[in-house]
Amino acid sequence: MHININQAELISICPDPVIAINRHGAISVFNPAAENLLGYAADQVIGTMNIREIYPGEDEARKIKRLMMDAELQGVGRVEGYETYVLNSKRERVPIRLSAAVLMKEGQYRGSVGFFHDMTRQKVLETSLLKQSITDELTGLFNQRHFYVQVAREMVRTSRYGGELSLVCIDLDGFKRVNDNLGHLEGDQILRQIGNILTDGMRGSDQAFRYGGDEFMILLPSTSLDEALLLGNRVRELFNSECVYSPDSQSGNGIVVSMSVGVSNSAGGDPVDYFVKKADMAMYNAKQSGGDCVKSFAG
Ligand SMILES: Nc1nc2c(ncn2[C@@H]2O[C@H](COP(=O)(O)OP(=O)(O)OP(=O)(O)O)[C@@H](O)[C@H]2O)c(=O)[nH]1
Repeated sequence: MHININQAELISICPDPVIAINRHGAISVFNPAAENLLGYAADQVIGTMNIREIYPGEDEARKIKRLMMDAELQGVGRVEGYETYVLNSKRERVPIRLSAAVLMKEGQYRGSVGFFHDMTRQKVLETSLLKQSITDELTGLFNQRHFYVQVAREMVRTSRYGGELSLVCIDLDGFKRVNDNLGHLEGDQILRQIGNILTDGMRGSDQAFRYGGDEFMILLPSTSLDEALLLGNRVRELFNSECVYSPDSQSGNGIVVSMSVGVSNSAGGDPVDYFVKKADMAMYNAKQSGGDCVKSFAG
């Protein structure tokens, strides 16, 4: 079937933004989808604006041209699926995926034409999926997977730049009885409450994680063992003042939940597992001492 449509119409109805430039970078084609993406009218940009003004910097515009042209970079006169940003008329960054081809005439470079696929929705989705993959759904804290990534990162940072890294390990005492006697929903409510306590009581650089079940970790960069002990104790006291089943409250139904807290410390360079194990052993020591207390790892 032959469709009778000219090139200008084709470009005009193309749902992807199409921008063509001459060999100096001056914009010569700017279709309606490009107007939507960037917030300029075609007659504001055609012949007056240079493509460099749309990219976040001159370097980026140059890089894209090099990718298309440079044989050493496998440039074959086009670039496909290149992810970058453009700046709209409000100078906001808009994520795009660019496919572009050079325009040659009689062996001479005459400019290029690019399809600027809007990636805003995908980026929002990616960010939300990434957040989901590192977040514990019930408490809103980071999860165990993210914990190990962050401990390794902070361990390297500490050994490189100096200072101390501390870790607070928290395990609930008597939590099973809540589930067994009052049901899982009540148990969940306590875990959520701990999520709030750990989120509200932290410095910007501190990070709280739900390690699993009723166990939590707080990673404290640039923090001494004594400071970490103080923080662990503050969290324990906050829990006791807020939780209706804590030793300090009078719930009257005989169910008591408290926190066993262990603290460890490192100057960086330790194996991650050893650092975590030290905090875990200190927590176990707190539990063996009757719970509702804070201990540090001696050694
Ligand atoms: N409600 C609820 N309970 C959970 C969740 N994850 C784990 N648990 C429960 O947490 C409890 C953990 O058991 P234990 O470690 O024996 O808890 P505990 O009674 O505090 O005992 P100790 O740690 O020895 O002091 C079990 O009852 C699990 O079912 C959760 O997401 N929600």
